[in-house]
Amino acid sequence: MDLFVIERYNGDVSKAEPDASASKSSHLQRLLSKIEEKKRIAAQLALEKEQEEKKKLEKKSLRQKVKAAKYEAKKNERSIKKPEETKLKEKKPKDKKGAGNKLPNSKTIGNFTILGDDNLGGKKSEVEAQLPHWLASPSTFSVDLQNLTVSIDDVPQLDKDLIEKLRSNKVTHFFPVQQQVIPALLEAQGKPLQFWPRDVCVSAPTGSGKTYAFVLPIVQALRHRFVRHVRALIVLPVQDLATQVFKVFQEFTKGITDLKAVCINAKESFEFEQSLLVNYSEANKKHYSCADIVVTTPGRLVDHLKSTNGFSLHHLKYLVIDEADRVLESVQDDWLYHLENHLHPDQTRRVASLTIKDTALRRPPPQKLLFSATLSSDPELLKELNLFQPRLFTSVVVSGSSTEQTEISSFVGKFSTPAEITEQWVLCDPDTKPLYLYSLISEGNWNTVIVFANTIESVHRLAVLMKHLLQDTKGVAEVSSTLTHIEREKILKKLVSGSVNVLVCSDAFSRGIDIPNVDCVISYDVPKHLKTYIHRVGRTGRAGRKGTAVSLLVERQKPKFMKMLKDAEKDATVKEKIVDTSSIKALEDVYKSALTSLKEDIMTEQVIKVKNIRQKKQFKNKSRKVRTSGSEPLLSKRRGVKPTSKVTILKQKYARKLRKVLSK
Ligand SMILES: Nc1ncnc2c1ncn2[C@@H]1O[C@H](COP(=O)(O)OP(=O)(O)OP(=O)(O)O)[C@@H](O)[C@H]1O
Repeated sequence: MDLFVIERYNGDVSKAEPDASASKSSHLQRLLSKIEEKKRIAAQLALEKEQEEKKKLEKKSLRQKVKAAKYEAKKNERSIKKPEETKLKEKKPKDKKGAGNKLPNSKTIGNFTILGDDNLGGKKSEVEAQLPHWLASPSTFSVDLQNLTVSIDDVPQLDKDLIEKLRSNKVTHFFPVQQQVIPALLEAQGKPLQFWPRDVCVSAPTGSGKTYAFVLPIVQALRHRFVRHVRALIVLPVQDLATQVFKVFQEFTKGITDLKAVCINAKESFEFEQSLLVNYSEANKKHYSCADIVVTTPGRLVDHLKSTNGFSLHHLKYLVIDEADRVLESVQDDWLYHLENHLHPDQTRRVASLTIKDTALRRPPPQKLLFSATLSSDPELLKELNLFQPRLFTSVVVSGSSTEQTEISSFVGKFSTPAEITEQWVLCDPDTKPLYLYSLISEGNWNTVIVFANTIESVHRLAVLMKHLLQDTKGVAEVSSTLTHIEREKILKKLVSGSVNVLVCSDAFSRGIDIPNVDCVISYDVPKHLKTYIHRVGRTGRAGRKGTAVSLLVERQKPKFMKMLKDAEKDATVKEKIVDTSSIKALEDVYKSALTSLKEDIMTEQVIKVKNIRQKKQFKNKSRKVRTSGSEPLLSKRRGVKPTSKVTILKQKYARKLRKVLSK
């Protein structure tokens, strides 16, 4: 418009000649500034438009993210409803006040919005496990073994002779775990075939009577069978536990039922065990089962599944896994895989029938019963067992004040010890630690004490040292896996009878072993895991009796031990026991002389060991020579003298040499 005006008023400019050039330049200035102004406005508009575009894009991507998150949440919700599955869910950050439409954790610098959290090194949000419904909502029972309410006569499903047997074993009332589990198992087996029994997992403290909780219903349910087949299989982690449980089965079957229980744990030869399991009838050309109940260990079970002709588990009604968490950890010969393959050779596994006809044709699968004081709640591990609509019985109760989410996760891994046990810890000086043990044992008013050390070597050294220190007052013995099963049994019998008062052992004996009269358990070496601690401590305070458990620590072990107790929510109940250091100082001379004796003993043992190896080598060489010549037996035959066996000759020679070494 201005430009147009300039051309139209040319004539006026000539009239006012002197100001013409000045007004022209000022006009030009105005024009130029207007142009600048317009440019600035245009640039601002473009910038605003660009920002608007950007915001639109951000909003769009945010909408997409929210949509994706909603979809994920729905997916998680659906999968949580399915049993035996775990999902990990991150805790939602708390909604900050006044956050409005702003994204959580977003930051604005100028016109830019930084999305997400840039604090990579900061505290990570807590992750909580979400358990399947059956694990999250167990049937709980009390741990009180003092005020028992259910008499043995109050369970009508049990036959009179079984009740009489219980009474003869000084059992008058059922413990809480038995009160719950025995009727549940008997009820499940009483249903028609179409109703497959639900599998059962039981987590109850040590010494709370879990063994009777499966022995009694199994014997009751099987005692009226007609044809003998293996109908109950009990798997335990180690030989000694298998023997112990087998003895309980024998107690309740022998003399009062026709049932036959056998123990297959490599204590006897393989051939003998085969004869206990099956019998071959030449007349019928058929194998017959000789056992109704088989108590075994994972490795030995696989051996028989592979090599014993006619050993069949196709009529199995019960599969019990005692100390289940330990047995499941055992990868021994992949026992679970072999067992599953044997039980379901057609790979059908445990899938429920779809039609009535199908149901009638199929035999119900064995009911799986898992027992432990530290039962794994890891659904991944339990899934391997292919459990059928499992049900959990546990004594671990969570306080009612917690939210549903905390309840679900906090029952996991929280193992309890019997209330009758007084738990303590002692801080020791590492140089004189054995003296603390000596002082505890000699001053404590205990008749039977079990001492746990972490390795076989330290078990042996500690046992020898304690023998020297306690020689006049207490009988000391050691057990470890280096001894044979029979030797171990003998020592355990001595402990029960009272001729041995202090037993030093490794963790091979921390689980399941039931010695009723143990007054105190001492962990000379700190247990590495919470589960080990729970099982060690559980060797005392069994069946409602009182007990003491002491853990010896050196300063550097204290934080880890305390954390372990805190994880188990036991930090408030396990108290420090102060040992008088002046009494320890007074014992130092006795300790020094005991240490010298220990050194001598270990040296002698080394010498004997070396001699033993040499003897064995010589024996091998000689027997090779004798086999090739064969003169000695022939000569004696001719003379009519019974030949002395080569083993006897060598034994005599070895005994002579041993006597010489010992006399030195
Ligand atoms: N109802 C009862 N009354 C009295 N004593 C009982 C009763 N039930 C079991 N016992 C005794 O309690 C002791 C411990 O039982 P058991 O060995 O079954 O415990 P557990 O729960 O299996 O322990 P762990 O987890 O250490 O193996 C046994 O000596 C057993 O005879």
